[in-house]
Amino acid sequence: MGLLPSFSDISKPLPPSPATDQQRYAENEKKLKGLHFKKRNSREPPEVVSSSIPGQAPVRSTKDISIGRLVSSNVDLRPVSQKILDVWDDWTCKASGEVDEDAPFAADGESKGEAFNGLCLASEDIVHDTPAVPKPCRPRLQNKPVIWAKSRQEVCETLECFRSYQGGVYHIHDLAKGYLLSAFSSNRDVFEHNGKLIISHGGGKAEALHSTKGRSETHAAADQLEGDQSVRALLNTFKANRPLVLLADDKYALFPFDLAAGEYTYVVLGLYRITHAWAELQPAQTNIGRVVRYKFAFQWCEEEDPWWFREKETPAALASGIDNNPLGMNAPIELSDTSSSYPPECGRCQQAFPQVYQDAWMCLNPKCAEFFKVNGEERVLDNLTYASEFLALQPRNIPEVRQSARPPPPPQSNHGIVTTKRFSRGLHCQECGRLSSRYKWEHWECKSCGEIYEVNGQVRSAKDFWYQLEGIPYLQSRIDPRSGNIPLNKAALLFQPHGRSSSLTICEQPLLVSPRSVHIIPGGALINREADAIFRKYQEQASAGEIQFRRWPLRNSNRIHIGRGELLTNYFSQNTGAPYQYVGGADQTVPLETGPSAVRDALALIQKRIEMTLHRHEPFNEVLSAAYMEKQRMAFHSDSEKGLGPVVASLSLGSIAYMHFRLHSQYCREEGSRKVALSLLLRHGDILVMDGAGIQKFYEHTVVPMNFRIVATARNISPENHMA
Ligand SMILES: O=C(O)CCC(=O)C(=O)O
Repeated sequence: MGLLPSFSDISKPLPPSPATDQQRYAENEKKLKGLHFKKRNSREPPEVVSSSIPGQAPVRSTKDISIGRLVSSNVDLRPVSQKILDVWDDWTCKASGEVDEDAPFAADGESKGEAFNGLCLASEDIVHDTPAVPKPCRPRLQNKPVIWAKSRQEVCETLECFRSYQGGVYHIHDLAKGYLLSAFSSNRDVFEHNGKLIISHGGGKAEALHSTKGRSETHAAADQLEGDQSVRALLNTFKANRPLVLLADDKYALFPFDLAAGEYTYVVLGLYRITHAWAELQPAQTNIGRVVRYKFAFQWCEEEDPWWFREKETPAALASGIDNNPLGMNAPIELSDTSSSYPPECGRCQQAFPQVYQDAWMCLNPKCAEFFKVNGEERVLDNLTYASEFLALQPRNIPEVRQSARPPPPPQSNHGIVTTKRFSRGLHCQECGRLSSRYKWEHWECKSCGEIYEVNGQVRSAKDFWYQLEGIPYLQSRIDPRSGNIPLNKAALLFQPHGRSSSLTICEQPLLVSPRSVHIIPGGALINREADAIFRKYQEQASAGEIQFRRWPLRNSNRIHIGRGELLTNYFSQNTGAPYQYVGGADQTVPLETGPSAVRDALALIQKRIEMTLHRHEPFNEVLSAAYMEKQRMAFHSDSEKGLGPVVASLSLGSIAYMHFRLHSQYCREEGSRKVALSLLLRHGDILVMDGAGIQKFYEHTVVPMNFRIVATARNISPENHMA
């Protein structure tokens, strides 16, 4: 490891180690306990099956639109459709449990309430939240943090520099952007010079409690390697001399103030640079009794002093003589001596290292035979202390950064389009500093002080999304031969014209009792007039706040959420009619009779078209309307809540979406059978009917829109569910 660009003269005798901030902190703590404050002066593909029928404008050729004809879908080499098929593949893969970097949710939720809205985890393991550390008595903050949040989701949805729901290092393109200080502090982690110098162990692989499929296991600590993702990103950031943002949560024991007392679960400390990076040997309960851990020294690099020790002399405090600066935050800071010579090199590996530890100089290259040895003997000691020179701040021989850790204000609309990814980002409130997820459709609103930031968008037409269908056959479905549980010859694709409309019976599962079909009643340019009007009405009523589209908190988020605090659904929704438990509880439901007219119109259209095609009346009494901005989706779930009728039907509006079905885990006997079994394309105006309780009992589904989309899903919910 090439290390350390600048060091002071280590050939000088080392002065005795001064009291560290922790020691000073401990002393102060004693004083604080007795509240003896005194004023100080000092400043301290699968196989593709598809069919085509007439109707939708963008189909490519008359050949592709003959009624009822099955055509191969590998017809298109043009970019848009290719892109969509790629996305399909991507999502089929994601749906089957592969990595998504910033995924807050588990893939295996048993019900809608658990896996209602997210993505899949990188693995099936969920590392439990960091264990509680004994709480030292710390004073309350005197200044409000400049940037703070109550949940990890708020942090990840608002800050560009930290979008990791798992782990403490957020990196992108092999560079660390954000670093979260939390519990699990290790030996020689320090918070020095009032937080202008922070040393922390980075990169994971500590001993930890994991849960896999409900079983808890302790994973032993392992050596960190230079090539481990987080370590590598931090080392690259150090070598590139790039700033990164440090955050702390209320479990970070070295922060001198009690964050929890102010209900600040997460705070942004500010911008830092990595001034030193090195590996050390630490004792561990492993076979060989030690592990290699990487340490990083972060030095404050903003122009202003850290916000937590800017003095705030309130008149009341001055009058009472209470020390506003009980921790000696403004003490003059020693800088390291710049008249340094070069740090010594290891005789074996020829790499140069500063004297990090008081006791002795050591080679810090874990690949070298001399690593962590003094006179040929390994130093695996708990009680090594840092050399005082090493804890001095580096001189400001590099320009201080002018950038800020603050997130930008909410975006302005581009041609009236306000559903792009940027618009689903969170808000940093200029009034109170709180980060809030975008949880209301009609505007941004701070969850603490209620500050509102307007959104000025325009109504979008279904035609805006026609480009997505270029080259894609009119109806498209895909049955995965790898699914194992649905033999292809049994999974017949039946295309049946029904009067003016049509239904597509896609899935016949031989194991299940009837009825159990999924039908699509296709929309089309000629019959979509009603759907177009409903789409418009939905948008108008949503932006006027008449339809209260919200991202509701997940009820069972504790079981699946890795971060802390409330976890909101990934999409916006509103329930009308009978109460539906899994979305924000039943309290937010509005009656059908007096509810938004867009919802009533959608329900009427769904019922009318089922009557026309399936020749029966479905007595739906509930409609869940969902609105998706770009990149939002609904995770795997099944509509199996107690009291739900066997038929569930939805009207799709706006962008196309892919719907994937897979068997519930308990029905997957064969390896690999958990793969997506069936994928459907849902277009504007299409009505999807999941016909039969077996669909929900045996399968779960996910919906992945390709852009802005609204869906109205109708169900029949019996009164016993109202009481549940
Ligand atoms: O079509 C959609 O967007 C998802 C509808 C759905 O799965 C549901 O409401 O349960």
